[in-house]
Order: sequence, then structure tokens, then C-alpha cells
Amino acid sequence: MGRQKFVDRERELEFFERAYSSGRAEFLVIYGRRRIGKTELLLHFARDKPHVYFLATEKPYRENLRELQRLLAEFLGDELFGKVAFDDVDELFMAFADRIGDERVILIIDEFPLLVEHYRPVLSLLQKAWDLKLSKTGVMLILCGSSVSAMEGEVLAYKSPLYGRRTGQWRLTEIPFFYLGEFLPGYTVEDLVKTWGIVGGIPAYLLQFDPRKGFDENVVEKVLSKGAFLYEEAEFLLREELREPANYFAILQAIASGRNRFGEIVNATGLDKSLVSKYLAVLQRLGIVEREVPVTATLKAMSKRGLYSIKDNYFAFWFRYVLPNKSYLEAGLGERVWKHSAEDFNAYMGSVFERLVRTPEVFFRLTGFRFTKIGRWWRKGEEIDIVALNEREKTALFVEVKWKELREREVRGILKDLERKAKLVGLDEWEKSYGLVAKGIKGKEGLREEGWLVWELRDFERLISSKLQL
Ligand SMILES: Nc1ncnc2c1ncn2[C@@H]1O[C@H](COP(=O)(O)OP(=O)(O)OP(=O)(O)O)[C@@H](O)[C@H]1O
Repeated sequence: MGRQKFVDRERELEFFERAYSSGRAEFLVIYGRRRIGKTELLLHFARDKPHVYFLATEKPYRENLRELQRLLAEFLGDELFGKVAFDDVDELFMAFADRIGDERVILIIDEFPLLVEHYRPVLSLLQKAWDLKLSKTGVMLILCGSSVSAMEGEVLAYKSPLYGRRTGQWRLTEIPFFYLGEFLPGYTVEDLVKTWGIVGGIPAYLLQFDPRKGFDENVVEKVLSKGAFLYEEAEFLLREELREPANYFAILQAIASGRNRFGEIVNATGLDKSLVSKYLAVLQRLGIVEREVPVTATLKAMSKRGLYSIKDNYFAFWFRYVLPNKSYLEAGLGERVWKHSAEDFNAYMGSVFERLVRTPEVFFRLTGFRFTKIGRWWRKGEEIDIVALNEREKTALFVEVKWKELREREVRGILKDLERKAKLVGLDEWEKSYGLVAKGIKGKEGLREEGWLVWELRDFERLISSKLQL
């Protein structure tokens, strides 16, 4: 396969470039979920600049250290440097610092948590080398890691010896929806939205989909087939990151099957309340689960009314379609499973589409509405898909989202009902407007002329092609 082209990451590259030209020693921490594209980003940034890239491995600490020394010697073009018997990593870094002086050198340590796991003192040794020498050089040190717990808990945390040394940090997140077409040229917006619903904006997963194949074919072949990378990946990631995967499995399964309230999750899993609450906190920190409260909820009410959902689309899909169908899929019946899932997948896409439209950058680009807060709203059996508030100007935009082709009459009905529901939200003095986003709307132009705010998938096309201007 030919070299893939590099997609987006403009803000991230800007962040690195700014640090690069700061004229002082930099200590950056970059982390994020596995497969999100950390290494690719760092190598892309550093490719035409003096840099050393070191990838820590599962090998014993001493072997890692030797490899690092070899790379530094190679960079310095000094064989002797590679043969010095350094006592430990602090000495190695300090000797390197002496050699580079003010020269701007990027030093990337990828999978840093692996070093810490094997040898905790590496944290304080690095701190020492930084304080005494590296911070006075032209180095741009970048620590990178995919274990969110390790990076947040050991590197960025207050108790870490490295706390306070960093000059910047970046949690790398998914590629925004607008760029998905660059991975799958030729896909329609509808196919891109559905693909987003299955793998999110995770580059490694998007690359699994073959742009020459249709959406359904890719799903069956690349996700619903025993042995496929995306068939195993969810389990693999949970086992790797978590100590008691079985309990996390049970919780994610409960949420995926529609148990969104805390009490429901406790009942479905049979686990102790305090455990469930601990596990949910971890899953939220990992970015797999999110807890939503009505957008207008006060702090007091927040504790009670939260609803949990799976935020990471790949996990959401996997727990809804792979895990429950495991025995069929193991038997090679992926195609049949997918056929039978058509109706349910449409319902699944309903919530996916709603989440996509609620993504702040998508919502803003689509509607042009400037908000300070965005979220869902619900109370006693009534709910509104999106409520966007501008708290300074006291304006609100209420939006319903439908993964359906709608006729004009249906649109009017939905918008009328939305006006009724909006009254229940209790923003009496606010200036309110109402909108609808659907897969397709018959008679959209006419409705628009009457002043209704309506959007359909076709309007996303415009956003995709104009993405670079924003
Ligand atoms: N911006 C991008 N454009 C195109 N392809 C990308 C981009 N980012 C990552 N990729 C591709 O996605 C895959 C995963 O990226 P990468 O290995 O950098 O992720 P990572 O976060 O370092 O993953 P891990 O933590 O699992 O090692 C690679 O095949 C990479 O080439």
C-alpha cells in the first residue's frame, strides 16, 4: 500500500510550531487514546527539523536505555557518545544537554509510560536532568503516551516529580468529521456519517475501511468478521488499559443495551454501587463513556439526573453489534447479522446523528449560531435533542435531529411540537428560535423561505468542501 496522505491536525501542528519557535527549552506532553494518530502527528511535525525519535518498548529498562543512547549518539554523529557507560538516564540526558547547548533539537519519547512501568525512578531522574541541564538548552522535549491513566496519573498529576516542568500539553482527539472524506474519497455524506457512527474519527480505524468498497461491504468485512482488526480491537484495548476488564465489559454492555441511568446500570450488572461509580469515572476519564445532564440543570440537580452513554463510536458500535452477536460472527455469519441489524442500525444512527450535530464545531458551522453552552434537555418524558444557549445575549436555539427523510408536513409538525416543548425549558425572557436537522427534507427551500431553520445532509456537503476556510 502506498504512503497515506496526512489528514488535518492543523491546530495541533500550530501548537507545536509555536512552541518550536518560542526560543526557550520546551517540555511538552502529548497523549490520547490508542490509534488516534500521536506518532504520525509527531513525526509529521518533526520530519524536516533536527530531531531524535525514541519509541520505548516492552523490553527491560536497561535495553531501552541503551537504545536511547544509541539514537542520541547517532544524532550527535558521535560514536564515542554511544559507548560511554552512563549510570542512568539522568546522566545520559545531562551529557546530551551539554552537547546540544542552545541548538534547537526535538527529542521525542514515545510510549513514555512503558519506561515508567518498568522503572519508576525514571520520573525523578528525568526531573533532575530537566532542572539541572535540559531546561537551559534548546531542547524541545516531547513525552508521548497512549495510556490515558498513566499520562494523567503519573506524568501530569500534581504528585508527579514532573509536575510543573511541562510548558504545554495536548490531549489528541479524533479527526473532525469534515475531514473523513479524505480517508474515504468517493463516499457520500450519508456513508461518511454512517462510517463515523462505526469508527468515529480515529485514523487507524478509518484506514481499515477500503474506499473502493461500499459501506456495507466494509462493515461486514472489516468489523463483523472473525480475525478482522476491528473485530478484536475493543477487547484488546480494554484488556490493555484496565485491570478488571470483565466488570468494565459488563458496564459497557449495560449502557449499550439502553441502561443509561446509574441505578439501571447497577441493577443490570449486579455490581456494588460504589464500584460502578468508580468504574464509570474511569470510563469517563478514558473518553469512552460520557455523562450528560440537561443543559439547563443546576449543579444540585446534576448529581441526580445524569444519563450515561458510550461516547466513543467504535465502542458503542462494538458493544451493540459485535459482542451480542459473537456466536454468529464466530461462525462466519457477519453478512447475515448485518442484514438483520438494518432496522436497529437505523435507530442507532438516530442517536449517532444527533451526537454528530451536537458536536460544537459541526453545530456552529451548520447553524452559524454562537453559543456558550450546548447540550440535550429532558424532563419527565419530554426531551429536546439539542439546546444551544448564548448566556450573554440570552438567546437560545432549539433543534431536533432526525435520521429520516421528512415531508414538509412532518417538518411543520415537529417544529410546532418543538416550540411547545421549548416553553417547558423555562427560559421565559430569552429570544428563542427553532430548527430541524434531518437526513433529507422535501420542500426544504419553501420552508426556508418562510423563515424556518431547516438543514439536511446536503448542507453538510457544503461544509465538507469549505472546511479549509474555517
Ligand atoms: N492525520 C493523519 N492522517 C492520515 N493518517 C493518519 C493520521 N494520523 C494517524 N494516521 C494513521 O493512523 C494509524 C495510527 O496512527 P499512529 O500510529 O500515529 O497512532 P498512535 O496514537 O501513535 O497509536 P498507538 O498509541 O496505538 O501506537 C497509522 O497508520 C497512521 O499512519
